[in-house]
Formats: sequence, C-alpha cells, structure tokens
Amino acid sequence: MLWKAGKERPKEDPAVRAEQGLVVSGIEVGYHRGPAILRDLSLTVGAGEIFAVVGRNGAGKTTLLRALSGLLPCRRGSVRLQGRDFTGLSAERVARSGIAHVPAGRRVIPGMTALDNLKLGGYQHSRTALASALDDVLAMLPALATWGARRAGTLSGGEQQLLAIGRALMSRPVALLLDEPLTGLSPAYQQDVLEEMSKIAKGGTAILLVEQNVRKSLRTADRGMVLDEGRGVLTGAAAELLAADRLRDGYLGVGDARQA
Ligand SMILES: Nc1ncnc2c1ncn2[C@@H]1O[C@H](COP(=O)(O)OP(=O)(O)OP(=O)(O)O)[C@@H](O)[C@H]1O
Repeated sequence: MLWKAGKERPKEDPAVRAEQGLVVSGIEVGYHRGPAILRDLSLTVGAGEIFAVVGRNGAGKTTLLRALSGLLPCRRGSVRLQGRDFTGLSAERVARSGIAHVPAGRRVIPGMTALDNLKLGGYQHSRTALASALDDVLAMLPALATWGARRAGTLSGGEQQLLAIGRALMSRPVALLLDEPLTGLSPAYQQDVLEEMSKIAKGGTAILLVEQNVRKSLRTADRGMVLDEGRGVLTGAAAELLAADRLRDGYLGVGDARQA
C-alpha cells in the first residue's frame, strides 16, 4: 500500500506511473482446452490510477481478473507489475507479490467479526506488520473501525463491500482488482464505494475495476476500456469514452440510462 502518510507519492508522468503499476501485454486466456475468451488484450493501469473495464455480460471481464490474479494461465502475452514479470505465477504468489483481487459477491466470512475478516487479509504478515497494516487500513477506511466488532454477516451489502476491499488492502497491494463492486448496492453505498476507491488510488494504488455499471464506473475512473467478446474495442480517457457515440449506442444499458 503506497498511501501511508510520508511515503513517496507517485510521479505525475504517465510513463513513470505505468512503470510503477500494472502492464498487461497481448494476453490470450481461455478455460481448460476451450477457445480463447480474451484475445490479444493489452492495458496499462498506472500507479494511482483507476482503470475501468466495462462491457456486456460474458464479455470476459471476470476472466480478465482471474488471469491477472493467477487463477487462470495466460496462453500468450505477459503481465508485469512494477516491471516484474508476473506471467505464470500461482495465485498465491501473485497475492503475496502485490496484486489483490476482490471477487464479485464480496465473500466475507459471515460468522467472523469484521475485524477478524480484515486480519485474514494480512495473513502473510508478521504480528507487527499485521498491526501496522490494520492501522493503515482503518485510517483509510475509518467506517470499518465502527463496525469492527460486528459479525460480517450482519453488515449491509455496502458495508460488506468496503470490508472486502479493506481485507484486500491488508496485503498492501500495488494493484487492486475489483470485480463488480457496485452490484447489488443502493445508490448511496455505490457512491461510498466509488469515493473510497478514489481515496485509495490517490494514495498510489493502481485500481482495475470491472463493472457492468458503465456510466458510474467511467465517471470515477481516469481511463478505461470497452471489452467486447474478449477484445478491447475502445480504450482511452474515461471522459472521452463516456462521450463516444459507440459507447452510448452500444454499451450503456437500461441501468445506465436511469442514472443519466
Ligand atoms: N469456468 C468457465 N469455464 C468455461 N467457460 C467459462 C467459465 N467461466 C466463464 N466462461 C465463459 O467465458 C466468457 C466470459 O465470461 P466472463 O464471466 O469473464 O464474462 P463477464 O464479462 O465477467 O460477464 P458477467 O458480467 O456476466 O460476469 C463467457 O462466454 C463464459 O461463458
């Protein structure tokens, strides 16, 4: 986690930010021996940047996050984090080495307290490092401290989403992968999650967000990509994507129209 007070801030130069973040080059990914789901996909998420991947159901968004977190192998191409080659690393090595994945559906452990759920995210730390990571996460997401003693299963959907993000931050990731963090949340909680995401990115973490909620995610992101049948068909500044006719005509769904 790069956001602790006093730590070096990311440089503003996009090339330097890219070097300090996540670089995905020409990956091809599929399940077992099946056809390729992602084809020749490239993207860069710089340190301190939010990059949103949007697309319809089945476009390959979840598959992308599974590949980046080591759950699925890349058949071609490479994944680099801060210049280090992550291609082919196991999910455990990936998680230990700086990429944290918050899967869809939050998956907090309902019978454990929020605090114990958080501590699980720092399982690889020494006792001192765990305490320090916990301090940092609670400083970043102070709401977590107020429900720390509650069982996670009694928290609202939005609170559980923040808890899942906090748990991922406990590993002090360089890059945070978020799968549909807005799904199932009320508009107010969606706003909370988006605001917390911006705070986390400002501290230097590279955030890759995949969302069906095109308009809200692009309004918060710096840059983004439209994924269609496993290919990146449109990439650019989030504001430019939002204004693109092709996005408006083809990808903004009914839910987006309601938020317009
Ligand atoms: N375990 C699996 N085995 C084989 N094919 C799969 C598996 N999981 C997903 N797929 C296929 O991969 C393609 C992309 O699915 P993926 O879940 O990545 O899309 P998505 O963009 O995340 O969609 P959604 O928003 O509906 O989750 C789909 O054709 C899907 O059927």
